[in-house]
Amino acid sequence: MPTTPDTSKTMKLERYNSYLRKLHSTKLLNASSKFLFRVTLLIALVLILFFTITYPPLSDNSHPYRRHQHHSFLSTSLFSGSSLVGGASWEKQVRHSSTPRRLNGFSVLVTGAVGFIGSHCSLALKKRGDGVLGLDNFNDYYDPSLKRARQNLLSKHQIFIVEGDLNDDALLTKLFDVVPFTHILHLAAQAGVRYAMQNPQSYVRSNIAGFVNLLEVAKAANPQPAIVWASSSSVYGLNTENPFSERDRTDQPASLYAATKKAGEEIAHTYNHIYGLSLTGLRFFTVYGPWGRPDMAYFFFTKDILQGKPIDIYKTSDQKEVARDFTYIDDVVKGCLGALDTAEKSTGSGGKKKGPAQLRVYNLGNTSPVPVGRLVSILEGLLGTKAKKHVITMPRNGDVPFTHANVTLAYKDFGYKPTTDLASGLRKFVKWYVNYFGMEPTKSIKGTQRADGSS
Ligand SMILES: O=C(O)[C@H]1O[C@H](OP(=O)(O)OP(=O)(O)OC[C@H]2O[C@@H](n3ccc(=O)[nH]c3=O)[C@H](O)[C@@H]2O)[C@H](O)[C@@H](O)[C@@H]1O
Repeated sequence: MPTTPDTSKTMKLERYNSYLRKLHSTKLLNASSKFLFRVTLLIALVLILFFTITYPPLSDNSHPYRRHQHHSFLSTSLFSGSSLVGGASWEKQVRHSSTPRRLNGFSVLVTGAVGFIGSHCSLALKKRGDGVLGLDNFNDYYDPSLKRARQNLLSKHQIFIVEGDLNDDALLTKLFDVVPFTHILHLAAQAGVRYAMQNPQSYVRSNIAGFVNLLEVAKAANPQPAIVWASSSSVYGLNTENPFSERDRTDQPASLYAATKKAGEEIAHTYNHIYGLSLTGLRFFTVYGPWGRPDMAYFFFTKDILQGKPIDIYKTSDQKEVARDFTYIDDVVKGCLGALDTAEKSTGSGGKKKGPAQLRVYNLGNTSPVPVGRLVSILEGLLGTKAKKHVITMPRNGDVPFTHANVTLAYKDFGYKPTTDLASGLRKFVKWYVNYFGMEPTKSIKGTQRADGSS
């Protein structure tokens, strides 16, 4: 009988060898995985360090920073402030300022809140119990100290201003993360008709890129806010119909400023159409009053007359007087609030349209144009001083010869009815002016002016 060879020793040996092989390979594996682990850890640490330095977290209070440091090409010239954004106390201020104090009150993000119209609207909204959060970049198009003074006034009424730019999408997104705004009153813009020839890019950055950025954030927000925003009477450009109606043509802008505002109206149409954003554009007609803009004629005429400097009064090339439908700030504020009150909700959410949404455009003017010469006569009377007048032909600078609003539509939809004539409005402006700049009121402008603009 063949004997079965005794394999038990060889098998043991083989098992032992395979055990050694496994042990060896496990050690190798352990060694290599340790190495890999360390390398990965190192890379991760380097990456974390890189991103922490480059993109500090918004909510990290221990890293206060200028909001705009890492942002795009747009940021450099647009940011002027040094807002410290993020952190629990910042969020608390943002929430507190935005919280309405009346039943069914609004929570409104006001852009350009320390601007002329923005500051007046913010106060009016807050006074009636709405929540208001301001956003402003405090740029130096005109003296930022006036903007700081308006900010002080707003802060006395518990309105918090976030210092930042429309083009800062991270900041805007953060604001919408913190507050479910019901409305945006978008008044931030590069204003002024003639300055567009000196600095055209600033108009593109604010009035087009900035507006698109705001709409992008608004469209993605949940809930989407309703938006009321500042267009301009300048969109009527070379329109010859009189008075200007919203149905008139607006495809002949005379300045780049007007062209960017007109572009805004077209962009509004697009965002309404694609995303269901509720959008209302307000065409303001040469708004003036206390806390006004120093770049506007009524303001610098006042300054120049008081300082005995000459002023240029434009006439058209066919020797006609140039006229404007000057509109008093309080009337415009009522129009802005009326537009907000009648704005329907946006229909989309999270960037998706759910149904058709409201799209509106309104004239907000005074309905009675006044020649610039007459404006100067009123100022002379109020200031008790004769102006040194240079009547010259209007340079080709983007100005239009006249403006005149038909406001039937705004009256029909939200009862807009201007009630302040130019003489009464300028009287209030001059009172504010002499008080603000610390001058002695002349006989004709006697009376005191409180800091909030009321007499
Ligand atoms: O309502 C509007 O759409 C626009 O109103 C104003 O623009 P404008 O009407 O040109 O206001 P001012 O710059 O204050 O000029 C008022 C009038 O004074 C005239 N003017 C201006 C400057 C000057 O040295 N002399 C002069 O006669 C202008 O031609 C104009 O008729 C604002 O500056 C714009 O931001 C706004 O969009």
